[in-house]
Amino acid sequence: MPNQSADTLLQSFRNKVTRNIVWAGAITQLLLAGVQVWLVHYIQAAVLLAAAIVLAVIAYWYRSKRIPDVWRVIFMMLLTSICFASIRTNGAIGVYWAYPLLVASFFMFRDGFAIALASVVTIVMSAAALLYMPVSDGWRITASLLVILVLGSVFVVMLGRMQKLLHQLVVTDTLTGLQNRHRLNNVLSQLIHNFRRYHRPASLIMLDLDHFKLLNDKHGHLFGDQMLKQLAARLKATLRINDQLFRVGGEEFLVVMPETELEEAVKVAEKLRLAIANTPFDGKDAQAHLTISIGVAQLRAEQTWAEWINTADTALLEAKRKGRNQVCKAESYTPTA
Ligand SMILES: Nc1nc2c(ncn2[C@@H]2O[C@H](COP(=O)(O)OP(=O)(O)OP(=O)(O)O)[C@@H](O)[C@H]2O)c(=O)[nH]1
Repeated sequence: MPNQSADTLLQSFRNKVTRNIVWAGAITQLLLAGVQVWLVHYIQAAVLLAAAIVLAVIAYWYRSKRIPDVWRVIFMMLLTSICFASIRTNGAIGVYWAYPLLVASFFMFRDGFAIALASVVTIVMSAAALLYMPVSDGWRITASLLVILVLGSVFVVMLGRMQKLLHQLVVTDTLTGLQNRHRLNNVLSQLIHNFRRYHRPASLIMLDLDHFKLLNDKHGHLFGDQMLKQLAARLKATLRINDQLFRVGGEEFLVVMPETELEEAVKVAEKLRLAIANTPFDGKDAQAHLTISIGVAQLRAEQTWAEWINTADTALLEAKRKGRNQVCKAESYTPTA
């Protein structure tokens, strides 16, 4: 199971981009300090050297930590101010830095916030160009900055939509439309956190179709698929809104139940069992009587999510062993190791 969601990956990408920009800033300051030494401007050289050291320390400090948003905004505003000052002093030479700065804000921040910050950078840079450069140049620079702002904003919006879509595809089972096991890790970890911190109970229901192979062999795989879809819909319709249903294997499903003690979870499991066993399923060309076997486990102290799933799985095997179409509960905690 992947531990990192698409969101975390993008966040760590932004972090890396920011850190590399800080490194680039440190190296640039160092080079400029060298130029000042060559020009025999020792005070300016010392100031630039100090700035290079500060930036290098920040980049090193955050080599493994996430740079807080507020620091990234401050850093961006600092660069914008330096760029503004550079345009004021050096004219066109300072403008060259406005473009990478604008592009960087799209990489360093997300969605609307990136667009808002890029807009601020555009306004400040345009103001500098209009104030301190010939008017015709100032307008041209403003127009080109606006083009980059629009293109960058479109890029950020499309990236955000693509990210959502990809995330949806990764966590969704295409046949049933249920969540798959990729999101399970996060959901269970959260419940374990709530249990350890606030003593909130939680239970798992692990269920598996009985003799599904026989059904596939008799009616074909497509019929089996129809059954899985209908089964998922019926399970979902029977569950409460707070319970989350996952398809974790071919014909294996898992219900995650926050705020639920074992006995209450067993009642829900029994309700699910009856909902499946009592009403036949209608396929395209035939009807099928399905049954499910169920294992139920409440989260116990010090269990990891893998151990918790394992106890539910053991109870499910017990239900299969006892003859199927029944609910078994995990009475005691059995560690995996
Ligand atoms: N149609 C269909 N069948 C699937 C899918 N995923 C797994 N299966 C089938 O599910 C069957 C599972 O077989 P077994 O593990 O032997 O389990 P079973 O026949 O249900 O027997 P018990 O679990 O012991 O009651 C296999 O035939 C798989 O091919 C799927 O997405 N669609």
